[in-house]
Amino acid sequence: MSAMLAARLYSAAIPSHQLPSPQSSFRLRPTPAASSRCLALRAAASATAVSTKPAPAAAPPSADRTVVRIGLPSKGRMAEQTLSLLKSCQLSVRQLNPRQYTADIPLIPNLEVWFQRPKDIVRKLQSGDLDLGVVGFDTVSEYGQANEDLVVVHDDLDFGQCRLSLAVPKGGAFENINSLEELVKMPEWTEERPLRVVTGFGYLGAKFLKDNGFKHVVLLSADGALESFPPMGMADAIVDLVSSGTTLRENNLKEIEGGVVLESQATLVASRRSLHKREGVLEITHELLERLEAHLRASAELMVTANMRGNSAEDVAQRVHSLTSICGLQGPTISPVYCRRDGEVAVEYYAMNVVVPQKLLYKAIQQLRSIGGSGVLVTKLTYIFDEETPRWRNLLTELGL
Ligand SMILES: Nc1ncnc2c1ncn2[C@@H]1O[C@H](COP(=O)(O)OP(=O)(O)OP(=O)(O)O)[C@@H](O)[C@H]1O
Ligand SMILES: O=P(O)(O)OC[C@H]1O[C@H](OP(=O)(O)OP(=O)(O)O)[C@H](O)[C@@H]1O
Ligand SMILES: [Mg+2]
Repeated sequence: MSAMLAARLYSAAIPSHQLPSPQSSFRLRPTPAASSRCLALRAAASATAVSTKPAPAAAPPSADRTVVRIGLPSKGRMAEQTLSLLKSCQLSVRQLNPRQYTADIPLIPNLEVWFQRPKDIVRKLQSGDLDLGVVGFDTVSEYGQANEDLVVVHDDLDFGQCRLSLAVPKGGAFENINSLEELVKMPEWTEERPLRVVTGFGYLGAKFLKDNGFKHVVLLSADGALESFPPMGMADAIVDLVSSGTTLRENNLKEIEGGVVLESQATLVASRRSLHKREGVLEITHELLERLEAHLRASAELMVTANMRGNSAEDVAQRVHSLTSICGLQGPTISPVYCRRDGEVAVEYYAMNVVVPQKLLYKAIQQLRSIGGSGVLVTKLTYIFDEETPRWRNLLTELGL
């Protein structure tokens, strides 16, 4: 038996629990005993052993630091979109030298920007070297390992959408395997010849396999090009990020029912200790949250202005309220349009402003026309500030404030 296959599934029990999902979970749920990890993780591509030690407990924020620090991805696919999101919120990042790892945001003087690799952002939040960070939920979950100190402040930054998913070859022994249940039950996997799963997500991958009852399985570790492992005969399955699905398809791999480990997108994460203890962190988090929410909300909506024929503003309002695709934030704003008729000022039209979800725009225009709308103008919205953002309220509750 090869050394690689000698790695075994250890049966130390971890009580099953749900993985956090961006939509349902605000806090990263703690793992009861991260150290009793169930699967041995071996480095597949090199001989280096991979440590599966639990994440260290959060260190207290360094007392002598007075400035607040946020970590942003230094490279990779999240870097550019993070900067562009911040710019859309009027929070342009000023980096004097592209080779420097620090920058600032002129609008928030007490905030220092540190460009870091995504996994290091999570590590440095836990060590107390960063207070805030923008990073994918997959990275927070993998490197945060359910550490209580990490608080997901905004779980829906609307970029970096992907899922961590288990995939197997389309053909061969897997031809008729279309679900996780079928994969677990395959008679091919034995103690001598376990299912070999390669991943860059040792923590989440091991937990997923354990929670789903895999017995004869070995988890191998590699950093990139994981999709090449099964065709090369170096692994049977992979657990990796999938977005468009092109890489899987091009390598004759398929996802299976029940095989999604985690849904992910970019998140704003904070250190709980920093929020409680470091001066300025809570205020800066509030401002970031307000600006992000206002921008993200506005980008999903459009302002529609239409001239409506009608006898009165109320008459127009009644007709507008009968439409399903037009609701507005509170309701439409309606004002008379004063035109000149035979030397007299007359009101025949009413101008109506209403905020409409982008995806309902065409339907809204059709409906407006059906109730006497003409001359419809559509404009983009820059920000929508609500009285209070629900996420801020959630954060305060989470912090017991
Ligand atoms: N195909 C994808 N589509 C959308 N988002 C993705 C995709 N792949 C990865 N991501 C998101 O982008 C994040 C960063 O991925 P990227 O490959 O740029 O960096 P990384 O591999 O984590 O960093 P490093 O290469 O320094 O280890 C991932 O953690 C994930 O949240
Ligand atoms: O579903 P798709 O849209 O095809 O995207 C999925 C691919 O994207 C990521 O790889 P990345 O490009 O980061 O390269 P890497 O594997 O070398 O990190 C991920 O690891 C997949 O390989
Ligand atoms: Mg990568």
